[in-house]
Amino acid sequence: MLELIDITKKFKQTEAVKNMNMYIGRGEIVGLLGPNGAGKSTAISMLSSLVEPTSGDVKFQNKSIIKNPQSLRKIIGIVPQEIALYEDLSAEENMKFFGRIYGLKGQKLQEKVNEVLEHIGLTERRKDIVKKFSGGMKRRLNIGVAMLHDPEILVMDEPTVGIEPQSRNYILQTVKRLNEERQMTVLYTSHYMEEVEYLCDRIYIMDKGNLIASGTKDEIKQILSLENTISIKADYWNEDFIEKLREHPQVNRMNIEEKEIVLVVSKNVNIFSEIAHLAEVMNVPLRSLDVKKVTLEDVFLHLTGRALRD
Ligand SMILES: Nc1ncnc2c1ncn2[C@@H]1O[C@H](COP(=O)(O)OP(=O)(O)OP(=O)(O)O)[C@@H](O)[C@H]1O
Repeated sequence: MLELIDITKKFKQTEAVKNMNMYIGRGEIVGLLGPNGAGKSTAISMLSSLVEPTSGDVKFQNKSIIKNPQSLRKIIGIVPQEIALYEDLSAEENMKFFGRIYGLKGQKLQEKVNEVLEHIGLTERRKDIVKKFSGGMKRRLNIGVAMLHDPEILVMDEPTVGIEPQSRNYILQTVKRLNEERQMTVLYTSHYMEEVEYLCDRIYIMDKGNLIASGTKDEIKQILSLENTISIKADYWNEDFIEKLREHPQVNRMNIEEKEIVLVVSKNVNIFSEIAHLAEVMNVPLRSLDVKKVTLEDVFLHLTGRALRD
């Protein structure tokens, strides 16, 4: 339906996206995962015809849309990372303002506004001015605005950054519902792997402008089929303990946080007892030692040697 073909985008010195290919099929929820600065916003801006690529092509229904984006613009809804609302207008007034820009008016506009307010759970607060809304409510309204013209494709750029868990869940549920009930196609970018794991059928993972993995969740996790991920938890570490783990020949990668160390080790190697022993002689007060279920976060660590939220 919509695809990026060998796309590159350069901003002066920075190559924000490098030779990227991506495909979004009708009715799919596709995830684009990557840390800050990976190039996600730039990639989706090119896919949405907001930014022109330096090289490569963007096709919608097999036709290039770089020079003729009108066919796509009619059916795409874009939820930007930055909230774009009028703070001194009410939720309903904002909706009506943006609805008119999409060419809606009269009874049709009112019906659409009512329907979308219901979808985003703001019917009760429709008359309140946006200034008084929580961050999560503003985000929901921002999504609502992008839905007024009944888009077939919704492109969402990190829609849950910096909001309270309740609104975050609400947004995730809304995306699922729109996809199931209306077969809406969704492109969802995030640096929260658990969101992408929960929502998406297929996932693309970016880092430093490059696509580093793509496929279904299971396909991506297969990348780790030759390795195990071990989680070590303790209240604090000491340098010697960390150094010993780092030097261990079976430890392929490690990520160290304040209270958890995650190790990627070769499969079929049992280094549990060694770790427990090391902790004991080096006075590290272990809380737990587990083999973790593989997550997309582990895949990212495997591919880049860094945690997703560095
Ligand atoms: N208009 C621009 N001019 C110059 N550099 C840019 C511009 N837009 C993006 N970049 C650079 O391109 C790289 C990728 O940025 P981009 O915003 O696409 O990443 P991202 O994965 O969406 O990250 P974030 O989650 O922080 O938005 C960054 O190094 C960024 O500084």
